[in-house]
Amino acid sequence: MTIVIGSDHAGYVLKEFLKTKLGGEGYRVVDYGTDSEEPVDYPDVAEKVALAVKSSEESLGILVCGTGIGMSIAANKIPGIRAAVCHSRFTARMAREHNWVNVIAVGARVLEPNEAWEVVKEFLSASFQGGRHSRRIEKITALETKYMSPKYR
Ligand SMILES: O=C(CO)[C@H](O)[C@H](O)[C@H](O)COP(=O)(O)O
Repeated sequence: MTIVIGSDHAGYVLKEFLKTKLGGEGYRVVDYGTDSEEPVDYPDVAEKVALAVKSSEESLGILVCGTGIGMSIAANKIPGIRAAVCHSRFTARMAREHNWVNVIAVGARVLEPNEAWEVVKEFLSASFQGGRHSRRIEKITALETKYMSPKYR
Protein backbone atom coordinates (compact mmCIF):
# COMPACT_ATOMS: atom_id res chain seq x y z
CA MET A 1 0.00 0.00 0.00
CA THR A 2 1.16 3.51 -0.76
CA ILE A 3 1.07 6.10 2.00
CA VAL A 4 0.79 9.70 0.94
CA ILE A 5 2.06 12.03 3.64
CA GLY A 6 2.29 15.75 4.20
CA SER A 7 2.69 18.31 6.94
CA ASP A 8 2.98 21.99 7.61
CA HIS A 9 5.92 23.47 9.52
CA ALA A 10 4.41 22.46 12.88
CA GLY A 11 4.18 18.85 11.76
CA TYR A 12 7.42 18.63 9.83
CA VAL A 13 9.53 16.87 12.48
CA LEU A 14 6.78 14.37 13.25
CA LYS A 15 6.23 13.74 9.54
CA GLU A 16 9.88 12.85 9.12
CA PHE A 17 9.68 10.51 12.13
CA LEU A 18 6.58 8.80 10.75
CA LYS A 19 8.19 8.43 7.33
CA THR A 20 11.11 6.56 8.88
CA LYS A 21 8.77 4.29 10.80
CA LEU A 22 6.61 3.62 7.75
CA GLY A 23 9.63 2.84 5.61
CA GLY A 24 10.80 0.40 8.27
CA GLU A 25 7.47 -1.42 7.97
CA GLY A 26 7.84 -1.70 4.21
CA TYR A 27 5.31 0.92 3.15
CA ARG A 28 5.92 2.94 0.02
CA VAL A 29 5.76 6.55 1.15
CA VAL A 30 5.15 9.54 -1.12
CA ASP A 31 5.94 12.84 0.61
CA TYR A 32 4.19 16.04 -0.44
CA GLY A 33 6.20 18.23 1.92
CA THR A 34 6.78 20.51 3.61
CA ASP A 35 10.53 20.12 3.75
CA SER A 36 11.51 22.26 6.73
CA GLU A 37 10.16 24.10 9.75
CA GLU A 38 9.77 27.25 7.65
CA PRO A 39 6.13 28.38 8.01
CA VAL A 40 3.74 27.17 5.31
CA ASP A 41 -0.06 27.10 5.14
CA TYR A 42 -1.60 23.72 5.88
CA PRO A 43 -4.43 23.94 3.27
CA ASP A 44 -1.83 23.92 0.48
CA VAL A 45 -0.37 20.63 1.67
CA ALA A 46 -3.73 19.11 2.58
CA GLU A 47 -4.94 19.71 -0.97
CA LYS A 48 -1.95 17.93 -2.54
CA VAL A 49 -2.24 14.91 -0.26
CA ALA A 50 -6.01 14.70 -0.62
CA LEU A 51 -5.83 14.81 -4.43
CA ALA A 52 -3.18 12.10 -4.45
CA VAL A 53 -5.31 9.86 -2.23
CA LYS A 54 -8.38 10.56 -4.33
CA SER A 55 -6.55 9.50 -7.49
CA SER A 56 -5.56 6.09 -6.12
CA GLU A 57 -7.88 3.79 -4.21
CA GLU A 58 -4.84 1.84 -3.11
CA SER A 59 -3.43 4.69 -1.08
CA LEU A 60 -4.08 6.24 2.32
CA GLY A 61 -3.08 9.69 3.49
CA ILE A 62 -1.41 11.00 6.62
CA LEU A 63 -1.48 14.70 7.40
CA VAL A 64 0.40 16.32 10.25
CA CYS A 65 0.01 19.84 11.60
CA GLY A 66 -0.02 21.30 15.09
CA THR A 67 -3.35 19.77 16.07
CA GLY A 68 -4.45 17.88 12.95
CA ILE A 69 -7.63 19.96 12.89
CA GLY A 70 -6.81 22.42 10.13
CA MET A 71 -5.44 19.68 7.90
CA SER A 72 -8.56 17.57 8.31
CA ILE A 73 -10.91 20.50 7.64
CA ALA A 74 -9.01 21.33 4.46
CA ALA A 75 -8.72 17.74 3.21
CA ASN A 76 -12.45 17.17 3.72
CA LYS A 77 -13.19 19.85 1.14
CA ILE A 78 -11.97 17.48 -1.57
CA PRO A 79 -14.85 15.26 -2.75
CA GLY A 80 -14.22 11.60 -1.95
CA ILE A 81 -11.93 12.37 0.94
CA ARG A 82 -12.95 11.32 4.42
CA ALA A 83 -10.36 12.80 6.75
CA ALA A 84 -10.38 12.58 10.54
CA VAL A 85 -8.24 13.78 13.39
CA CYS A 86 -7.27 10.80 15.54
CA HIS A 87 -5.36 11.03 18.78
CA SER A 88 -5.98 7.61 20.23
CA ARG A 89 -5.65 4.07 18.98
CA PHE A 90 -9.39 3.54 19.49
CA THR A 91 -10.46 6.50 17.38
CA ALA A 92 -7.92 5.54 14.70
CA ARG A 93 -9.35 2.03 14.50
CA MET A 94 -12.95 3.27 14.44
CA ALA A 95 -12.08 5.86 11.79
CA ARG A 96 -11.09 3.05 9.47
CA GLU A 97 -13.55 0.33 10.48
CA HIS A 98 -16.70 2.44 10.71
CA ASN A 99 -16.03 5.68 8.80
CA TRP A 100 -13.77 4.36 6.02
CA VAL A 101 -11.48 7.29 6.62
CA ASN A 102 -8.87 7.56 3.90
CA VAL A 103 -6.81 10.40 5.39
CA ILE A 104 -5.75 10.47 9.03
CA ALA A 105 -4.65 13.75 10.58
CA VAL A 106 -2.51 13.90 13.69
CA GLY A 107 -1.25 16.77 15.78
CA ALA A 108 2.43 17.13 16.45
CA ARG A 109 1.59 19.52 19.30
CA VAL A 110 -0.75 16.96 20.82
CA LEU A 111 1.03 13.62 20.68
CA GLU A 112 4.57 12.52 21.36
CA PRO A 113 6.17 10.93 18.28
CA ASN A 114 5.85 7.36 19.56
CA GLU A 115 2.22 7.94 20.52
CA ALA A 116 1.52 9.29 17.04
CA TRP A 117 3.16 6.24 15.51
CA GLU A 118 0.97 3.93 17.60
CA VAL A 119 -2.11 5.80 16.38
CA VAL A 120 -1.00 5.64 12.74
CA LYS A 121 -0.13 1.94 13.01
CA GLU A 122 -3.58 1.19 14.43
CA PHE A 123 -5.18 3.12 11.56
CA LEU A 124 -3.19 1.25 8.93
CA SER A 125 -3.89 -2.15 10.43
CA ALA A 126 -7.67 -1.66 10.48
CA SER A 127 -10.07 -2.32 7.59
CA PHE A 128 -13.47 -0.96 6.68
CA GLN A 129 -16.15 -3.29 8.06
CA GLY A 130 -18.85 -2.55 5.48
CA GLY A 131 -22.36 -3.72 6.38
CA ARG A 132 -24.40 -1.01 8.12
CA HIS A 133 -21.45 1.35 7.79
CA SER A 134 -21.65 1.23 3.98
CA ARG A 135 -25.12 2.74 4.10
CA ARG A 136 -23.83 5.62 6.22
CA ILE A 137 -20.87 6.23 3.94
CA GLU A 138 -23.28 6.33 1.00
CA LYS A 139 -25.24 9.01 2.85
CA ILE A 140 -22.09 11.04 3.41
CA THR A 141 -21.33 10.80 -0.31
CA ALA A 142 -24.89 11.89 -1.08
CA LEU A 143 -24.43 14.96 1.11
CA GLU A 144 -21.26 15.79 -0.78
CA THR A 145 -23.08 15.55 -4.12
CA LYS A 146 -26.08 17.51 -2.88
CA TYR A 147 -24.16 20.44 -1.44
CA MET A 148 -21.71 20.67 -4.32
CA SER A 149 -24.60 21.47 -6.64
CA PRO A 150 -24.82 25.11 -7.83
CA LYS A 151 -28.02 25.56 -5.81
CA TYR A 152 -26.02 25.53 -2.59
CA ARG A 153 -22.98 27.50 -3.68
O1 LIG B 1 -4.05 23.64 11.43
C1 LIG B 1 -3.66 23.78 12.51
C2 LIG B 1 -4.60 24.09 13.56
O2 LIG B 1 -5.64 23.27 13.38
C3 LIG B 1 -2.31 23.56 12.85
O3 LIG B 1 -2.17 23.26 14.18
C4 LIG B 1 -1.27 24.55 12.39
O4 LIG B 1 -0.13 23.78 12.39
C5 LIG B 1 -1.10 25.74 13.28
O5 LIG B 1 -2.23 26.55 13.25
C6 LIG B 1 0.16 26.51 12.92
O6 LIG B 1 0.36 27.52 13.86
P1 LIG B 1 1.59 28.53 13.83
O7 LIG B 1 1.38 29.39 15.03
O8 LIG B 1 1.48 29.29 12.55
O9 LIG B 1 2.83 27.71 13.89
